[in-house]
Amino acid sequence: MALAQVERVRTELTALVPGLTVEVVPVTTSGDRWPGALSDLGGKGAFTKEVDQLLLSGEVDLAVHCMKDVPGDRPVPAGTTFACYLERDDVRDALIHPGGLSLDQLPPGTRIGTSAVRRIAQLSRHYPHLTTVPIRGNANNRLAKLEAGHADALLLAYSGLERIGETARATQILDVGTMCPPIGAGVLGLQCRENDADTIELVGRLGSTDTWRQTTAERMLLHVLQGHCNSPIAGFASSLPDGRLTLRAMVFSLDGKTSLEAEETGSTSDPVLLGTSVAITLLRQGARELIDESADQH
Ligand SMILES: NCc1[nH]cc(CCC(=O)O)c1CC(=O)O
Repeated sequence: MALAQVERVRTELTALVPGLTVEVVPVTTSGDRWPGALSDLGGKGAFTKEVDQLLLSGEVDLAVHCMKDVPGDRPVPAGTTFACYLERDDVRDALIHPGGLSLDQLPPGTRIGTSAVRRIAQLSRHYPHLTTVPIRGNANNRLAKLEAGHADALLLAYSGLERIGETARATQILDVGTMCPPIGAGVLGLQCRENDADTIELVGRLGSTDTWRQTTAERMLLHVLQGHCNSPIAGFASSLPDGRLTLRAMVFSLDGKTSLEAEETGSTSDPVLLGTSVAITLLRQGARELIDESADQH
């Protein structure tokens, strides 16, 4: 998936500047290597730490990140900045069931492979008769584990399936009412060194203004909520035809029995205010307690 993402950036960059040479430097992060629960890795940034180092040391000039994996509760690493966010891909999750069934059709006890508390909580909320089994690894590995019988079905980001050319495996695309997406779903961010004005200017031209606004609102929400590693927080912003921005967000208990929800619409020009406002509405409803409880249990 990561290599497909980098290829997209290379294609878009060379379309902009014909003849530009782009050298790809693959990096394996601790999040990729670690087979267990991400919360046991002791902190956030499991998919970004090693890449930040290469960027800061000058070994690479540009990093491509899934914004979903970039910690949102603190500023981006000192000395780096996101030059832009690319046009957003699909934000929804997909079900992959080898028998071709949808969630509504799955028999009680069906084991869904996922380690994400956001997915576990929402599945328990809407489909309490289904069970989940932990599964980690990149999307290709998870599909292999499904085939090997580690789970009966999988939940994966549809955009991830698109990037690895496996959309044919999806048996259902879940609407955002059933499975609220994570902050930054389907968004690729281009990270540069803060003092590298030339690269920032060049790659910044690949950015989408709508994605910038949406992602800024979503990440501000996460920042104000101060989630823990893998907190059961979901939310996504969408741009309305009149240009305004809507942000809908949810916080769950791990068992999905308690859920808080807020949705607000704000002016296009102030996504930070919208993210903050929705976060405060959730905090007033008790989001702090839910987030902290989940961290203790996890
Ligand atoms: N944590 C892994 C990860 N990081 C980003 C995506 C999906 C693509 C995206 O939303 O950008 C995935 C896989 C998944 O959740 O199925």
